Amino acid sequence: MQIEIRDVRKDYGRVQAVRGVSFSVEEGQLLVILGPSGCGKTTLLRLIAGLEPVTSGTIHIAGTDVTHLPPVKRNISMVFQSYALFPHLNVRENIIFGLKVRKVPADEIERRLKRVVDLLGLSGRLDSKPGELSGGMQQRVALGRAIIAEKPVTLMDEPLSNLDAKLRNSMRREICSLQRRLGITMIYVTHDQVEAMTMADRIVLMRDGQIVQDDSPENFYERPANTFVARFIGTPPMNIVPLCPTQGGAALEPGGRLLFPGMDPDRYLFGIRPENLRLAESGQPAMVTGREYLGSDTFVSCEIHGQEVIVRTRGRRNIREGTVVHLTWDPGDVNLFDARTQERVDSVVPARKEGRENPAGSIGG
Ligand SMILES: Nc1ncnc2c1ncn2[C@@H]1O[C@H](COP(=O)(O)OP(=O)(O)OP(=O)(O)O)[C@@H](O)[C@H]1O
Repeated sequence: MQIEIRDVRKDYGRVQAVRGVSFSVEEGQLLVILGPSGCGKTTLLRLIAGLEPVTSGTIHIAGTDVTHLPPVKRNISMVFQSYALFPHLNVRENIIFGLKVRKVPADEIERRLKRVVDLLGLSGRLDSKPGELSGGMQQRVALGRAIIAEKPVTLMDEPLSNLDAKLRNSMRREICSLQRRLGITMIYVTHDQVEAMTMADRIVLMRDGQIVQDDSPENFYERPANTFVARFIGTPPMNIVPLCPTQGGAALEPGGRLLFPGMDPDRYLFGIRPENLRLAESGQPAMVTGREYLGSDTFVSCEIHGQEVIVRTRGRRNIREGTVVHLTWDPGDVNLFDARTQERVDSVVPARKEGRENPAGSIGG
């Protein structure tokens, strides 16, 4: 195990920024810490880096207890959102700055510099000052400075958030491929779920200073731990509707009851991803309330007894508002949540069965 965080807490006066967090990262793994603004991601990364002291808990890196060691003794490199380049130094000087401070021999510095410059495509720009470079180039210099340190662990805090969408995509791929090629153990902080889903071997999702789920991207998407995760991951998010709303008189019950016999419908919320709902000849009736055409897909909004659900269909769909359609789904794609605790309930969800249609086809009918 390369990094092990055990019951780490951080209080700033009365603010509990990190409230008892434990997780570990294997060697060569890319772990993404994801969560909304203010959930404690940056604080946690700064604790791991040694830029802030922990209130309690322990941090081990490569088997050594580093909890009370200063940053330089933790054997890590870091990349920040701001790049933190020296404006008066050129690209070459920025990249090798740390090595010079550490008095690495000149021929060793040249050897490493050549490798990093080749990796990142920075040759030809070595004499430029940061101010003369585009955002993407500056980010590469910041990456270069982290890579040249040849530390086994790299920490990154929202390193792509200053870049435009296109550049962000290509830099994201570049970071992943470098991380894999060099076998770096990486912790990457972001609030962007797409970044997390596409880059991570594993995601730790935080909320209010605590871990909500620690899992593979696949499980985050298919088996979210609770409704918060289900709504945080996926665009548009998972449809979550009462299985049998009592007040409004609506009832999503036949699908639910047939799929999960014997359960109390008031206690559960029914969750399904937009792409797992299908428009069919028969099934759950729903009224079309709107449509969003994106080229490759159309998101069709429907209403079932006052509850909105979104159906993702391929290509263009010209369905008018007010049309009554029928929806079907595979039972294995359904997630059920406890209506009170909002946690996903496992025991009543049947095993995923490929190709089996919802036999009910008449929710609330
Ligand atoms: N130096 C500090 N002094 C006091 N409170 C702080 C300090 N740093 C962070 N906090 C508080 O700790 C909580 C977590 O902040 P943190 O910056 O770690 O969240 P975050 O998830 O990284 O958010 P963002 O994505 O907006 O940066 C917030 O309530 C924040 O106000």
